[in-house]
Amino acid sequence: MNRFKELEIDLDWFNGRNVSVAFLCLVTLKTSHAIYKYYRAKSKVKVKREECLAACRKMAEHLTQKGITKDKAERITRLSITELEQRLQSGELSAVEVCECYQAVALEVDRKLNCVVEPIWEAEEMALERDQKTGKKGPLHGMPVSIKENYYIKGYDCTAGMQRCIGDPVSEDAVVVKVLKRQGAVPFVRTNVPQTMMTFECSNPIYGRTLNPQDTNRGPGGSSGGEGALIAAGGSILGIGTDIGGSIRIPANMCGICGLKPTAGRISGAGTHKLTKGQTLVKSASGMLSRDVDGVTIAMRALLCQYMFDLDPTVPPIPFREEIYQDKRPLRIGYYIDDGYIPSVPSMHRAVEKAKSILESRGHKLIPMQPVDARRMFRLFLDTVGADGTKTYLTCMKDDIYDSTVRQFFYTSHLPGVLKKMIGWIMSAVSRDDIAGYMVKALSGFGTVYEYWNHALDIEDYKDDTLALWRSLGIDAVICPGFAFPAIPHNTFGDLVGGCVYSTMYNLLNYPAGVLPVTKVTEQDIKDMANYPNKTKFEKNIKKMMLGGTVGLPCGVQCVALPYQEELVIRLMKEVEQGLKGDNS
Ligand SMILES: CCCCCCCCCCCCCCCCCC(=O)NCCO
Repeated sequence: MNRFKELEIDLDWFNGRNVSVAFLCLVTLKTSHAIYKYYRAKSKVKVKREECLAACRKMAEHLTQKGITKDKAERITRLSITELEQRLQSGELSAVEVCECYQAVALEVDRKLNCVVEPIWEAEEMALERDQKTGKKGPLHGMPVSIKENYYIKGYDCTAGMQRCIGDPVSEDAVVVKVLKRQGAVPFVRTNVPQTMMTFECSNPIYGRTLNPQDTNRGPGGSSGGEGALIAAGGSILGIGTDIGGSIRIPANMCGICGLKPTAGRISGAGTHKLTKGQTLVKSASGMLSRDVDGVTIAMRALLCQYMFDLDPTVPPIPFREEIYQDKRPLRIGYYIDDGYIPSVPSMHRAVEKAKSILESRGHKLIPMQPVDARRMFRLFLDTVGADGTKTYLTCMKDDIYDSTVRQFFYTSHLPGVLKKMIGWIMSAVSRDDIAGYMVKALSGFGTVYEYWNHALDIEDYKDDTLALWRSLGIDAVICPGFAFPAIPHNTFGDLVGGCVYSTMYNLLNYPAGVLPVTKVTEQDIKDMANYPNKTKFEKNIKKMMLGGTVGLPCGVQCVALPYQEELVIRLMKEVEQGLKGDNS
C-alpha cells in the first residue's frame, strides 16, 4: 500500500467501472487493429491480383496484334517435345514464333483454368536473342518453359500465395532458371501454387484457385498445380516445380502428365521460396513436369551441366548418365498396389498391374513387396513438418488471409501444444483412424532438442530398414501407385490428406521418383469400389469421393529408384510409356 502510495498510484481509480471501460477500450483497439490489418491485407492482395490479370490481358492483346492465329498456335503447341526440339535446333521454327504460340495458348487455357499467375515479359526478347544467336545452340534452344511461382525470377514477386511477399520483387533468378536460360530455354509464364505450398489443392487468396482440365470441379493437385493444369491442357510443354511431399508427382497423377522428383539436391534448389528452409530432415527437391517422359529426360540432360555445378557447388557434379538411361539390362523391380496403410483405389491398382505386365513383357522380373511400415513413415513425415509447433508457418502467415484450403490447419496451429495433443487423441479415437488425429498432434512440435535429435535418428532407422528391405529383395527399383486416388473435388484436402502417403514416403527416404499416366478410371473401377474398405473415417471419405463422378480421370504409376539413380527412374518411366504405346523396342 505504501509502495503504491510512493508511486503515486491512485488505487481508487481501479473501480469496477474504470476497469471495464479500460478493458473495453483495449478490446476495441485490438479488434480495430485486427480489422485494419485484415483489410490492408485484402487490398494488397486485390491490387496484386488485378496487376497480374491486367498483365495477362495486355500480353493477350499484344499477341493478337502480332497476328498469332489460333490455328498456328495449335499446330505448334501440338508438336511433341522431341519434334519441337528438332525443329528449333534445325531453325525450321523460330524461338519467337514458338514462344508467342505457347504464350497465346497458355493465356487461353488460363482463362478456363486459372493456372497462370502472370506472363514473363522478357520472354519475347529472350526468344529473339536465341534466334539471333550464331554458333552452337544450347540443348534447350528456344524451348518454352513454364515456371512454378516459387522459383525466383528477377524483378518478380515470389509469394507462394502469401501476402507478406507481395511488393518485394527478387533481385536474382533461381539457379535453375539461370541454367535453363543458359541452355537456350525461354521461361515464358509463371504458374499457380497453393498458399504455403503444403497442400495438394492449388488455391491461394492472391491468384485464386486453379482447376483441373480433366474436370473443373476438381483441382489439379499441388503444390505444382498450375504447372499440372497448364501442361495437361496444352499451354506448356515443360515446366519446373518443387516437391517436398509430392508436389510434382501429385499434379502429374491428377492431371495425367509426367513428373520427376529427383533426389533432393541433385538439381539445385537455390533461389526457390522455401518456407521452412531450416527444416533439413526432409528437403524440398527441384524437378520437372512434362507432357511425356522425353520432356523430363530433355530437361534433366540440360540441367545437369557444369554451369549448374558452378553456380551451386552443393549440387553433386554428376552429369546425366546416358549409360544408365540407355541400359537394356533386365531389372528386378519390386511392386505394390497398397502400402498397407492407406488403401489405394481399384483404378490405381489397375495402373500398377498394367505397368507391371508391360515391364514383365520387356524381360524384367517383378517382385511383390510391401514397403516398410507406411504408418511409421507418415508419422515421421508429419512430426518433421510440425517439428517447430508450426511457428514458422504462423510467422510467414502472420496477418495473412487464410485460404479456405488451409484454414483448418492454421486455426489448429494457433492452439497450445497440450490442446493439440488432446484434440489429436480424441480425433484418432473417434474416427477410428490415426491420420486426422496424428496430424493435429504432430503440429504440437518437439519440446526439446534431445527429442528432435531422436526423431532424426528414427528417420535414419526408417531409411536403413528400407534399404535393407531393397537389398534383401535384390531389387533395383520399385513401381507403385502414383497416389492413393485420382483428382479430388475442391475443398476436400483436409478429408483426403492421407492419400499423400504414397508420395511423401520417397521424400522422407529421399529416393528419386517419377509419375507417369497409365490409365483412366473406368465404370468397372467404380463398381469395384464396393470392396473398398469402409472402416475408418478416411476410408469412408475416399469411397465417397470416388463415387462422386471420377470416371475418366487419369491414374498414374510411380517409378522409384535408389538415391541419385534418376536416370534409372526415367528409363523405367520411358519403358512403361513405350509399352503403353505398343512400342516394344
Ligand atoms: C498448410 C498449413 C501448414 C501446416 C503444416 C502441416 C500440414 C501437414 C500436412 C501434410 C500433408 C502434406 C501434403 C503434401 C503436399 C505437397 C507438399 C509439397 O511437396 N510442397 C512443395 C514445396 O516445395
